[in-house]
Amino acid sequence: MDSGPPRRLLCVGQRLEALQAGLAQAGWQVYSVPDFAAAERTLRDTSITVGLLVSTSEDEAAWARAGEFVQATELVWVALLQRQALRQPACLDLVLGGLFDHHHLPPDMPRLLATLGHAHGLAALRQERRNLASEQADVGIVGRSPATRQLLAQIRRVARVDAPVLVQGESGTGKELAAHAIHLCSPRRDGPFVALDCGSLQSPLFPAEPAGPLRGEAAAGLQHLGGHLQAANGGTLFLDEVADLPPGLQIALLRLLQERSIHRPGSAQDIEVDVRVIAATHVQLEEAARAGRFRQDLYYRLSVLHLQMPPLRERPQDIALLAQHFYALYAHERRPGLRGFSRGALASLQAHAWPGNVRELNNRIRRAVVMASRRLIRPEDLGFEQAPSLDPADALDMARTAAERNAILASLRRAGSNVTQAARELGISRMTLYRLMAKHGIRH
Ligand SMILES: Nc1ncnc2c1ncn2[C@@H]1O[C@H](COP(=O)(O)OP(=O)(O)OP(=O)(O)O)[C@@H](O)[C@H]1O
Repeated sequence: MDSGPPRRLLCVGQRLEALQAGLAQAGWQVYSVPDFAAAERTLRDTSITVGLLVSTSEDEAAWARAGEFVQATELVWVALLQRQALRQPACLDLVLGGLFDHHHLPPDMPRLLATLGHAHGLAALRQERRNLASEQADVGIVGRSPATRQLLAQIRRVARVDAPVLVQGESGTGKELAAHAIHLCSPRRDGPFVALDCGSLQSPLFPAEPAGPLRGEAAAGLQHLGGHLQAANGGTLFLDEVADLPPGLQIALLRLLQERSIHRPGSAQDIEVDVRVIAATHVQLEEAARAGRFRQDLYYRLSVLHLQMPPLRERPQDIALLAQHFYALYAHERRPGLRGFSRGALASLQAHAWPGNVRELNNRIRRAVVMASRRLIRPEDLGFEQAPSLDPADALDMARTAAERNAILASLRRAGSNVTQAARELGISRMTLYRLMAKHGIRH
């Protein structure tokens, strides 16, 4: 079953009834137009990825115009033409340089349909590449593993609504980056993004339930929180490590969120603030709330929407890409002769468990570009012990095995141990997944 984008076809030129009927019968939605002006109008209103040029012309100028039009669009083009038209240089140029394929009139329908099917597949791939490039360029999140793609989709979804978000995940998984991405994708993108480390507000002076005005350090903490809230007006306030918020400030934050206004000392009037709050933590906040270490009411207030950051070990497909990203990022710090990663270094990156997640990867690459003394970065430049007897091919094998096991475990976890669903996500059959689970000693 074809589950890609709809099969829409822009048919420009002569209208052949048998052709139209054959295309419609094969499931194509055909937009038939007589000339390029009409084609341009149609493309303005409708998303179409495949074009079919139908022409009996042998006129050089007409083919030159066709060439210009084809080059100006992003469609994948196929032409149906008279064999003699290929004598025109402009037509030949178009066939060789601008078309996916060409067929001769009258059309051989089965062959033409097969070609159009391939053109549609190619167009879908191009679209996917464009989507991926624009997603990553927009928000700075590098990675193309299923887990990262799912995360990007969730970010776009939560960005559309204005409710608070709780971002949870191990340290260094990119929680702040994700919070910033939500801000960038939201209607608040032109407003400020203000980050506050809640750990910096810790003070032994905060009472659990402040009665009356706070004094000293505690008052300063409250003022600090209020100041950040005010600075984030019209935008997003990112509360990092929200579990570290002292109890007295937890209730103050709850009130600020409920009342959407702050009281400035010395001012008679409260100041209204319009802020979206995104909180992050590496602890299980729900558990902390149940155990009484965090206010339950504040937990519910902050966690209207959830985002769970996957640890790096569960998305091994992202490691090499992130490594290349950081390598490029520190280009200005590296020795001119450095040419990239050795096979051993790539294998050791892949085999490492990454307890410090992406931040650790970032730090190791930065260290390596400074420390590397050879043409290629070696495992020891990354701070990994070089296993002396390990052949690079064995190291690569070990890395592959580890990556395969991690990908299976992550997929099963995401699918709630549903093997059919995990197999679908991994793009393999259920039988293959069972075989791989047995190979890696993963029990169902
Ligand atoms: N997918 C990613 N693509 C590019 N850079 C990333 C990605 N994920 C994380 N980083 C980078 O890794 C570093 C750590 O990310 P970030 O500070 O967002 O993590 P965190 O989960 O908020 O960490 P902590 O819990 O320690 O505050 C940052 O430099 C960030 O830019």
